[in-house]
Amino acid sequence: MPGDRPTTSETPHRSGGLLSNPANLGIEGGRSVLYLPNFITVCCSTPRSLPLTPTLTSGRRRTIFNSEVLVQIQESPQPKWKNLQNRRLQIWGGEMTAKGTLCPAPFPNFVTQYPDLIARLKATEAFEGSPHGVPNHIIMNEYEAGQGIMPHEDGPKYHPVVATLSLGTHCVFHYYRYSDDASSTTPHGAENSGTGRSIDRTPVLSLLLEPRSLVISFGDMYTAHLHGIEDTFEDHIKSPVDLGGDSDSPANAVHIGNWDLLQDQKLKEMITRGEPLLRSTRWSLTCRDIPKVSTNLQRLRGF
Ligand SMILES: O=C(O)CCC(=O)C(=O)O
Ligand SMILES: [Fe+2]
Repeated sequence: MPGDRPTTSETPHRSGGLLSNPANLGIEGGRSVLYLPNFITVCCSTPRSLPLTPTLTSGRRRTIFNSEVLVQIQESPQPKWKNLQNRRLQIWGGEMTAKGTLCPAPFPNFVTQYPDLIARLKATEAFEGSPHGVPNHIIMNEYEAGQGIMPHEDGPKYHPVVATLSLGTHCVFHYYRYSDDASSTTPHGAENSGTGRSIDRTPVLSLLLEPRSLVISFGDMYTAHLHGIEDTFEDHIKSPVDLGGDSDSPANAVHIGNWDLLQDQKLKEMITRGEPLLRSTRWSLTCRDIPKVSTNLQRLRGF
């Protein structure tokens, strides 16, 4: 079972780069997760020709900040999208076969040039122990308000480090543990993972992912935990003043482990005032390294 695999993921190297900044390492509980706010700045991600202010467009397009990546995503033609039941996505860097081999394809220019996302991810040193030293595969998920992703593991076909860039609206990202590895039943307060193992419904860690932030999961948070996003239209976050338990927060208010790292003053003020955070469209770029990559020769031979 994935959670029983030995932890081959090596803690991202922390001697330099972005991860050397102690301010980046302040996730509560010392979990194997790094949260980097403003990984892409509005300034760097906004071509001069585009307005800095949010624009309102029609249809699936929503009020968002303009960035080159978002413009390109929104302009991409229908055939680039895969439609799933509760969201749609694009795959960049090539398709992975059922056996976990990447048939490589070039990344779109806008993720390698403006901004150079791959170089920035390399600079974090999170992928130093990975076979290619950088991600070679990106899944770009699009979530409308009310959409999420069920608790799941990313699995052993990837090198066990995943970096996710959030664009558009915020989201609340939960990490879960299996409730009883030995049990095949689903105890109270747990749900089944679809793999026969039960999941404890109370997250071990929840993070508020701000727009343009990067979250990196590694170590046992990759190999032995699950992650997911609830399919909700609004998120209620506990403000630090609530933490004594003496508050008016709704019962479903979430305690987040990265309050001290948050940079978005507007979001923080809303949370402090006890206001829910309304979701809009969010795009996430989930960046990973697939160790096995097919060569042209293998491809010609059909593997
Ligand atoms: O959208 C996210 O932040 C998570 C996506 C994810 O977990 C995945 O693509 O495996
Ligand atoms: Fe995932």
